[in-house]
Amino acid sequence: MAADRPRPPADLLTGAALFLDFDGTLVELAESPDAVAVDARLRALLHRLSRLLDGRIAIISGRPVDGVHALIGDASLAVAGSHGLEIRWPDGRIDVPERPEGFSRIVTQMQHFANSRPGVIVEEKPFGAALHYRNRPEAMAESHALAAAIAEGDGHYLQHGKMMVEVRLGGADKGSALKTLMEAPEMAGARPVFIGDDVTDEPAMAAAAALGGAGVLVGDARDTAAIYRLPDVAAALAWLDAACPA
Ligand SMILES: O=P(O)(O)OC[C@H]1O[C@H](O[C@H]2O[C@H](CO)[C@@H](O)[C@H](O)[C@H]2O)[C@H](O)[C@@H](O)[C@@H]1O
Repeated sequence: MAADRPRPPADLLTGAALFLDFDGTLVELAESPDAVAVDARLRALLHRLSRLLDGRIAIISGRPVDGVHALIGDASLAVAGSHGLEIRWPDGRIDVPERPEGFSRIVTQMQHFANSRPGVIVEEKPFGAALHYRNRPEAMAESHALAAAIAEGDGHYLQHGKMMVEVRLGGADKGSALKTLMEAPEMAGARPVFIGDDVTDEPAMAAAAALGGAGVLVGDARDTAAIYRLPDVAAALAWLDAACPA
């Protein structure tokens, strides 16, 4: 059984640069990628956190940068998107890799698979394509097999997630994204704190700890590089809220 982690202390954000996962950390998981909701309270919380931390805040997500900006309704926030492949820096610069040829064909292959399995959703992303089987869990094994075959055949990275599997461009992860964003002048001298729920967040938990900061796991106890734990999205939002009361 995995050792549990304590609650993060109330002053963890003092002198910190804050890195936040999105799905399953700031918003509850929903039945499909388009079904998540960002309410006014969360938008206000992100603004208050940004003020508290003098702009030392970024979201690190598996979603693309544009998608995160559209959901939070603020295109000025620093975001590492597509699992760290895209970086939108605090000063507004954007680094994106070249989109390799062939992803449209992967989407077509996945869509063909999904067409005969109602409930399975294909999510097209700038540097990848994902199969979501949350609404058809019995399609898990076949979805993984298809994604693994495509990733191996095309030399791409196989990304696991919650009730989804993705074929994407490799070369970055959330840990490399955190380290890259810590090089921004705005983050100089700060201690990174990363908060996230998924196994895809583990490289960022480890990177935060390696740079003298800490990871906070959201969810049930498990093997993790996080130093602290909060039980769910509601607890994560309440803890962040308490760190910067309105
Ligand atoms: O790194 P994150 O910000 O946590 O993003 C991870 C993936 O989140 C989305 O998928 C997940 O959330 C969906 C909506 O709640 C849910 O339906 C799905 O089962 C989850 O896997 C998003 O669609 C992906 O692109 C992200 O990679």
